[in-house]
Amino acid sequence: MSDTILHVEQVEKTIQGKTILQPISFKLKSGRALALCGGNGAGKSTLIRMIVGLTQTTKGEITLNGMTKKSHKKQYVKSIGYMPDDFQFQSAVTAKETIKFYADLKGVDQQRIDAIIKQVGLTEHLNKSMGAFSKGMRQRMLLAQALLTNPPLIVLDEPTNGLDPYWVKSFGNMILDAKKREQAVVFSTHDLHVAEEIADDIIFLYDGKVISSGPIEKYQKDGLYNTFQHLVLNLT
Ligand SMILES: Nc1ncnc2c1ncn2[C@@H]1O[C@H](COP(=O)(O)OP(=O)(O)OP(=O)(O)O)[C@@H](O)[C@H]1O
Repeated sequence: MSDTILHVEQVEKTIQGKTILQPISFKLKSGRALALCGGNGAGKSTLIRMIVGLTQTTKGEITLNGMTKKSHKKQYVKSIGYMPDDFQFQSAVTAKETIKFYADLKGVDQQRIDAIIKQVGLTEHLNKSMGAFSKGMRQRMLLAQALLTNPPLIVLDEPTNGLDPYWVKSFGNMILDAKKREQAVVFSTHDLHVAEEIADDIIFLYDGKVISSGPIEKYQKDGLYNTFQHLVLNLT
């Protein structure tokens, strides 16, 4: 049985007196993927940004392998591969320079760069400037930098946003491989088919609240789409 890698304990976020995220708690084990599902403004990115340490929690604690961002800043950050939502690359910089920048930051060699770039299908595009990349290509570059070091925790904010069906499938396979390597994954998504394919645990958020959560098996009978529709209909 794998060990818990990520522990989110009574975490809450308030901004300017408004509660963005009500207390949430969960544990995630190595080799498992957790999907954060829910509508626009539900609080998924807010939770993700707290997990990766970009935003502070208002209350509660997040531990990664027993470390908090505060107690072990460098090691905590190094243990996470993070793919943000809506990232603006330097448009004049080439793809080659971009991935090299991340690789140097993370101490990764050329062989690993070549392998990950091949996996995300960008080998032929390395001499293009990032400004000439399509949305899907930018997403694949973001995914590449997040997976560069095989970190114990991968955190992805809307990873399949803008990917064509071929790359959605490839993305799914990359995450399934990461799970086999005992990496843990947290991702937010509006694509509930993707969640059904790769997630082991589900959290549905609505308006800053957890409205349902559990292992994927809990939702097998109705499917995630029907479950989400029913949950929202019962709330509105
Ligand atoms: N810096 C901020 N200041 C004020 N409100 C914020 C801030 N960041 C997020 N919010 C609010 O918090 C709520 C949750 O936003 P969040 O981005 O976490 O949602 P989300 O579930 O990721 O949504 P989406 O699916 O649309 O990306 C929204 O109502 C948003 O307006």
